[in-house]
Amino acid sequence: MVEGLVTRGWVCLDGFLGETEARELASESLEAWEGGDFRRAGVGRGENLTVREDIRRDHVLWLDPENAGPATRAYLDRLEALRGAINRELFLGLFEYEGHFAVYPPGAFYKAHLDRHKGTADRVVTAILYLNDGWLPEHGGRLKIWTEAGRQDGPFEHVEPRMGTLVVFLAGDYWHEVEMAHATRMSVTGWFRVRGA
Ligand SMILES: O=C(O)CCC(=O)C(=O)O
Ligand SMILES: [Fe+2]
Repeated sequence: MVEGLVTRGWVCLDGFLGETEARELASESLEAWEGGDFRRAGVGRGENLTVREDIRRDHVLWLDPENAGPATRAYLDRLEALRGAINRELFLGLFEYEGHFAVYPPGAFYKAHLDRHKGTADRVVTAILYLNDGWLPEHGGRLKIWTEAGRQDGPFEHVEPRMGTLVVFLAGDYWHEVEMAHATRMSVTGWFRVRGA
């Protein structure tokens, strides 16, 4: 995985989480979703955070390590190991992870973007884990990622949001979008950050 990041800048790994672990994490997300804990996702941050239905229509719930269920905690532990491995190989100095559950109801999408807020560089690596059992091509909701750093044109690949699949890429370099979902699409999206950049 780390080698893929070094050589290509992005990686997709099927089965990063085993079936059981992934299913448990999906249930924790579903329970929170059904309990009404999610909020409409915004664009920008701080005072500039606004809901923009023309850009993204997902709903999110930020992970809170203090109040997380066991499967969420186990996933956070794995990410912590991944953070260490990336730092050892890439000397990136990633110091923390922030992430959220995301739900894309039918009709939701997220237009092409980079994962970096205007004027900031603190989000260095993006990691997205998909939590959808039995996802079919007709459910849409693919991740489209342009595979040349900095380019929002040219070659791209598609990733189906299947249970346990993890995608990792350099947050400021790879343009990506979520194509419209036609079934409820669940994931955990997060970022490894450096301090104060
Ligand atoms: O869920 C995905 O495939 C991508 C989500 C995304 O790009 C984001 O939340 O920034
Ligand atoms: Fe993104």
